[in-house]
Amino acid sequence: MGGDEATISTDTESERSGFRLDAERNGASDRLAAADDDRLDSRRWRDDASAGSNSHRLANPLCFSHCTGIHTPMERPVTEADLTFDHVPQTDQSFENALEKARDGDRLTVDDAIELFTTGTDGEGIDQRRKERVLEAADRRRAEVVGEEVTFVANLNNNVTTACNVGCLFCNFKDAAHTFESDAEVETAGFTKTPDESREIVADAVDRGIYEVTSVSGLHPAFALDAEQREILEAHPEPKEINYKPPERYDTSPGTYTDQIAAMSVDGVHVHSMTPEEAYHARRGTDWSYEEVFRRLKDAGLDTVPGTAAEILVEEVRDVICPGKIDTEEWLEAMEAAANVGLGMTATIMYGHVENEAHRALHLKRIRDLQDRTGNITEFVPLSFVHQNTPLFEHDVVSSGPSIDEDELMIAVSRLFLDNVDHVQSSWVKYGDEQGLKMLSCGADDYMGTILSEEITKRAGGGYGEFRSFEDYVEMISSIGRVPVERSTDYEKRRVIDPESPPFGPQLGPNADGTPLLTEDERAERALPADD
Ligand SMILES: C[S@@+](CC[C@H](N)C(=O)[O-])C[C@H]1O[C@@H](n2cnc3c(N)ncnc32)[C@H](O)[C@@H]1O
Ligand SMILES: Nc1c(NC[C@H](O)[C@H](O)[C@H](O)CO)[nH]c(=O)[nH]c1=O
Ligand SMILES: N[C@@H](Cc1ccc(O)cc1)C(=O)O
Ligand code: SF4
Repeated sequence: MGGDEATISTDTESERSGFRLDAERNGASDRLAAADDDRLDSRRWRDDASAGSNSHRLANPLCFSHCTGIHTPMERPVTEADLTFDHVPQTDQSFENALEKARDGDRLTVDDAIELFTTGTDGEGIDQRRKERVLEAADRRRAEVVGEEVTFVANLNNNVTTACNVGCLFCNFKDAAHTFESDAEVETAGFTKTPDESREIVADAVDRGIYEVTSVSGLHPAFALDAEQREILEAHPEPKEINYKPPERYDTSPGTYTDQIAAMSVDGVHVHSMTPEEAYHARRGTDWSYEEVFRRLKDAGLDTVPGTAAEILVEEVRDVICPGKIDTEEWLEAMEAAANVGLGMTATIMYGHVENEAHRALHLKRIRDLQDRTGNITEFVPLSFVHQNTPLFEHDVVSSGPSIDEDELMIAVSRLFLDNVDHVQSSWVKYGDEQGLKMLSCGADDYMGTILSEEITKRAGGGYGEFRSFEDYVEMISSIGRVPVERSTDYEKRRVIDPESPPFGPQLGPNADGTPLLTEDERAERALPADD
């Protein structure tokens, strides 16, 4: 970060103080000053009555290209003060003690984790020899817990819509929701699928043999949980305040969440959808509990919940990178509710932006506590921040994502700290094949899924593609001397694959018959009439 002040806009001093007033009105300055991580107050921008109009954005030079049309108190320069955190990586523990505890399988404290993440707070930077010892301990633990199998799932990503006004500063998946409106002056760069369109895409992938569809989306203002929530939203006196606009305002309506889930439940395929943030959207304007929301979604066909939207579960970091998002308490409340109604779930961390090692350690503690309470988390997925096209990078708040050392230590410390979560995922979308494989010897044992399409990382500037075939998986996993295993989403069904017996295709999905998954190009080629 250069200079005294990293800005996310190029404004004048007077405009800045105008925004400070705005921020003060919303209580943001107090919140920024406080490091009270257990605060229940969430959704800071919902009660900003001036928010949400196009004229507001056009009149305001702070509104850069990512402007969502609804302003958060933090849409003002990010100052050095915002990045001066109360939680810092300092401990009374020593690296050697922490490593010994990890090797012995003792439950680690937050301070232990900080020592491991930093390879010792007694020195600057990463000590390569110490790092290798942490990775080795994690690899050994992985072998004890899950053995030599490397799992992966035959799945499809189907994102329903990119329309979103939450304004997370690490995200370039979103497109400002007003650009989707029928009378918008600009053509939207995003997409919205109707339930019928989702069904068609999923049906095609189910025929190809997938086991699971993962579906995460922007918070489209016209999205409602079901007809009953739609009625409540329609009757609201100030729909803008609760981020609702009727479907008629848009060229394409996403319909309701329950219709989308039901449409995607083709032939009993596993539906992995509805992050805590989306669940928040699905209950806005009502007094329904998260249990009620997840019960309705489960009845519609939801099987498990992706634990994204976690980012970093510490308020002083969320205040900088996603002030419009639900807070830590609410994220935990939604996850517990999903578990209470019997839904399995994953958990994530998105790291390598403004946070430090103390925040990463606190985040792991919150996940481990949640798992102690629920036991429903099947895997932990570290998501390495992809920085290139994001507001955080474009406005000089960060200069890059995490280093490879940080990536490796993230996987390793997750394995060592989360003694109650069996599986740690290495994401080839985030790390690429070579580093993704390396992670399988740093504590990870799951290698994600085939996904067939990818929008979140690609739009953020990632370049590792959108698809891996079973052939790719078998070749990669065998090359490091491990055992390739096709899994179900909950890891209950497993099929060990013999690398000597090609062809390799999915066999666990409802319509899977072992036929290899092909790339789009290969499929297009086969669909063409054969040349004589
Ligand atoms: C794009 S959102 C979609 C679902 C929903 N809107 C939500 O926020 O939960 C899903 C997750 O993608 C991850 N993500 C978004 N942008 C990213 C980036 N630039 N690098 C890494 N992960 C990112 C975040 O962890 C986020 O919670
Ligand atoms: N879908 C993405 C994942 N991971 C999800 C897994 O593929 C799978 O859905 C989960 O293991 C449940 O079975 N990770 C990414 O980094 N990016 C994705 O798009
Ligand atoms: N969609 C998230 C990743 C994700 C989705 C579902 C999961 O269960 C886990 C991770 C991303 O691309 O960053
Ligand atoms: S991370 Fe999710 S909630 Fe935040 S802006 Fe992106 S799509 Fe919207």
